[in-house]
Amino acid sequence: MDKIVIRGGQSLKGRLQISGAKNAALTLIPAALLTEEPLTLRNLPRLADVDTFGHLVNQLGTSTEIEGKRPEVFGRVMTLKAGRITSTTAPPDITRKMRASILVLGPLLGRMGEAKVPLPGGCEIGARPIDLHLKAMEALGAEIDVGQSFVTARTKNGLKGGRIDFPLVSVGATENALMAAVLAQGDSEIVNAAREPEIVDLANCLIGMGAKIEGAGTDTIHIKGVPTLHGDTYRVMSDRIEAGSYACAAAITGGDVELAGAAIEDFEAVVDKLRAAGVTLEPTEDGLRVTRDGPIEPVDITTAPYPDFPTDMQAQMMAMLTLARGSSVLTETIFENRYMHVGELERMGADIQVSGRTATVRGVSGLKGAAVMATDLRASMSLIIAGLAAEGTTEVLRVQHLDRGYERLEEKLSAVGADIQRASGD
Ligand SMILES: CC(=O)N[C@H]1[C@@H](OP(=O)(O)OP(=O)(O)OC[C@H]2O[C@@H](n3ccc(=O)[nH]c3=O)[C@H](O)[C@@H]2O)O[C@H](CO)[C@@H](O)[C@@H]1O
Ligand SMILES: C=C(OP(=O)(O)O)C(=O)O
Repeated sequence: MDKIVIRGGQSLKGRLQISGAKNAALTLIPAALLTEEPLTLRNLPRLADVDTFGHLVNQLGTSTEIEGKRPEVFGRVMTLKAGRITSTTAPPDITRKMRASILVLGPLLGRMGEAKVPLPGGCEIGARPIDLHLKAMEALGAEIDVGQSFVTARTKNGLKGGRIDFPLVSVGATENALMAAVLAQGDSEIVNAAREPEIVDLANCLIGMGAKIEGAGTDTIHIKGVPTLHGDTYRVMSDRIEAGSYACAAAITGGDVELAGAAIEDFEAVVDKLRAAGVTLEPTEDGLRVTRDGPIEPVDITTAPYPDFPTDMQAQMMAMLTLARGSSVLTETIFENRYMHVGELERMGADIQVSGRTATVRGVSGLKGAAVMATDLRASMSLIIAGLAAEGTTEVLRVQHLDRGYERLEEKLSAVGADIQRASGD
């Protein structure tokens, strides 16, 4: 299996293109199941997860055509056409690769009135149950049967509009509820909805396909069901987590990088914490310029649903704060096991103490390269960030995690001066 090898110490300088958002792509692809007409998605990131989701919808009868295979261009255009759904059962060999595959549940139920989806199980960062997804489908009239390995959902005569009141904020359950409700008969209301920009992106795409939705981006979403949706062309939003990750990379190396295509308004909580840490971020015509001249200042961070600080940026900020001049306290409130990077950062010389949901990061004067390995996507990125600033060589093993969520990471970082390459390894 490949690994990433970094010789640290280079200050990053130049322009780095931000790709389309993984987490938006993973809800826009299943949205194509809602219509028999083609949905064309532009600015789709080239990622393993996007390919996996493409294969999943292929198995359900959706054709996928890709334009823009030119390797020098980031992103691509994919046209998905679910002319006829040939199966309402999602195959476990594909769904087990990706938790987001639960997002076929709402569209299949909405369009076909039935769906059989494998139970996704937990993953490295937490148990991640799907009870809220199922409750949302029940609120729209579905009958749910949870078996040993599959969830079967059925309706008598299609979904009916209803009130979905979430006891806690879930991005995925909000997306499933929204995709199910757009084709339900009558009006629906989603209360305590997630407000993430990816929810707004999904709603905008669905509206372009003829859905009637109001309030996406607030905690209450109103949907008027329509009998059918039509095709459209939609541009996937820019990846706020990728942008935040590269901002941390630029900052830890004392660099000067323009993040082209970054949408500063989508990650203000991250921008605020970076500024508090002594990083300068200035909007440019085309994105955001990130520089750091002075020391990294310690900051305290608590993760929470949008618009607060995203859990998907906790590991990368922690990596940067290992070199702060003082102690930072990080509190993870979304996932119960999201400190998998701590032990690996410590191998590189970081000083971090975890107690329950809280990690205290005492800044050190330098990091040292090491062979490290992470078991999830953002943890892996935190090791890349640490490796860029470390003295000597860092090898990040298990590169498949990075390939899930960072489009051609080593190319992007080399282009701004990092000494980084992919090599074959164990
Ligand atoms: C593909 C995608 O968009 N993934 C993102 C999405 O994941 P995902 O949609 O899985 O995350 P959720 O917002 O659903 O999870 C938030 C919390 O709710 C819990 N929960 C969730 C559903 C449920 O039915 N029951 C339940 O208890 C989860 O275990 C977690 O503790 O939002 C997370 C939180 O911002 C991000 O870290 C992920 O990158
Ligand atoms: C946790 C993440 O993704 P997923 O929900 O796809 O596992 C992530 O993007 O950091």
